[in-house]
Amino acid sequence: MLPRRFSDALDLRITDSSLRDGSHAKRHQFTAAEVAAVVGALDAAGVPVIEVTHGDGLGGSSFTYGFSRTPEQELISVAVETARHAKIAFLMLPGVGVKDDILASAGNGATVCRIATHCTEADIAAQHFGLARDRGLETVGFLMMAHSVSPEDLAKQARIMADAGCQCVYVVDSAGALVLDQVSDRVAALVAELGDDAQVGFHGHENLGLGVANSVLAARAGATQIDGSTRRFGAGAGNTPVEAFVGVCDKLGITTGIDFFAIVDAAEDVVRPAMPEECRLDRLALVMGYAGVYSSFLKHAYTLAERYGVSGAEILVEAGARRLVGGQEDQLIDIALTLAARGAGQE
Ligand SMILES: CC[C@H](O)CC(=O)C(=O)O
Ligand SMILES: [Mn+2]
Repeated sequence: MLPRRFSDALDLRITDSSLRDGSHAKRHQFTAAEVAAVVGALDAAGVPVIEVTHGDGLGGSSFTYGFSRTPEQELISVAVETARHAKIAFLMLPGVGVKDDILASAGNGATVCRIATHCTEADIAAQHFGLARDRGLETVGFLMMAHSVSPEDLAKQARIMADAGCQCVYVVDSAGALVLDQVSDRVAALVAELGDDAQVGFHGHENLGLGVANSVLAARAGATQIDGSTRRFGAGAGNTPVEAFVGVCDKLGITTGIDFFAIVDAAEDVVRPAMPEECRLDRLALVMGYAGVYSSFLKHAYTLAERYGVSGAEILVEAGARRLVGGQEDQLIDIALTLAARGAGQE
C-alpha cells in the first residue's frame, strides 16, 4: 500500500506527462535527444515522476494511432539513464500494449506502471496490475473519459482496479469536459470508496481552460497524485500546466517538491523547443471540451478535415454524440466521409 502522503514534506505528487500525453501533440515524433533534454530539465526542477511512452501507450505505434519516430523502449531507456531522482513511468492500454511490453519497460528501468481503461472497463486491467505488482512496479490506474459516468459508477470501477492491485486510481478527464464540482464529486467518491486501500489521482486537460482550477479542487477533495504537462504539452489544448500548477500550489501552501523558477525555465527553454507548436485553446480544442471528446482525437480531426474537405468541429461534435472512446479513431473516418457525402464545408 502507498502511504496517504508521500512524505511529511510533500502534500501532492506530480507526474509530468509531457513526454507521453505530449506525444499526441507531436504526432509521436520524439527523438532520444529531446527526451534526454526534457527529462534532464524536469528532473533538475524536482519533478518526482516523468511519464514516457507513445501517446496511446505501449504498443501505440501503428496505422491507427500514428507511428513513433523512435522506438518507445529506446525513449524509456534514455529517460531512465538521464533521470537522477525522478521515477520514470509508462502508460499502457490493455489490448493496445501487451504484458510483454510491461516486462520490457520494467527491464529498461521504468518503475511506475500506469494502466488505462475506459471508465466502464476497469476489469480488463486486472491481469496487468497483477503482473506489475509481481515485478515490484508501482501501479497507477487511469479511468479515462471520467466525465461520461456518475461519481458512484466511477467509484465502483475504481474499486475493481484497487482490488486488482492498483495503488492509485486516477479520475482522468480525457476530454477536458469536467467542470469544477464535477471533479470534486468524482474524486471524493473515489476517496470514500478506496479509503486506505489506494490513493486517488487526477489527470486534467485544458479544453475548457480549467486544468489548474480542477486540479486544485481534486487535491482539496483528497487526491494525492496530480498529472500535468510542462507548457501544457499534451493532447487537445494540452494538460494542466505543471509550472502554473506548482506556482498556485506554492501560494496555497500545498507542497509539491518542485522548484517554481526551475520549472518555469524548463518550460520556456527546454520543453518549448521540443514542441512543434503551442497547445492552443482554439476552436477544435474548445469543441472537444464542450462536446466531451477524447483529447487525442484532435490531430486526427485536423487531418481528416483537410483530407475530406469537411469541418473539423463537426467531426468532433458527432464524435461526442456517438460517445466514441479511445481506440475508435477509425469511426472518425466514417464521420468525415458521411459529412463529405452531405457536402459539409471545411472549418
Ligand atoms: C490514449 C491514452 C490517453 O491519451 C490517456 C490520457 O491521457 C487521457 O485519456 O487523457
Ligand atoms: Mn490525457
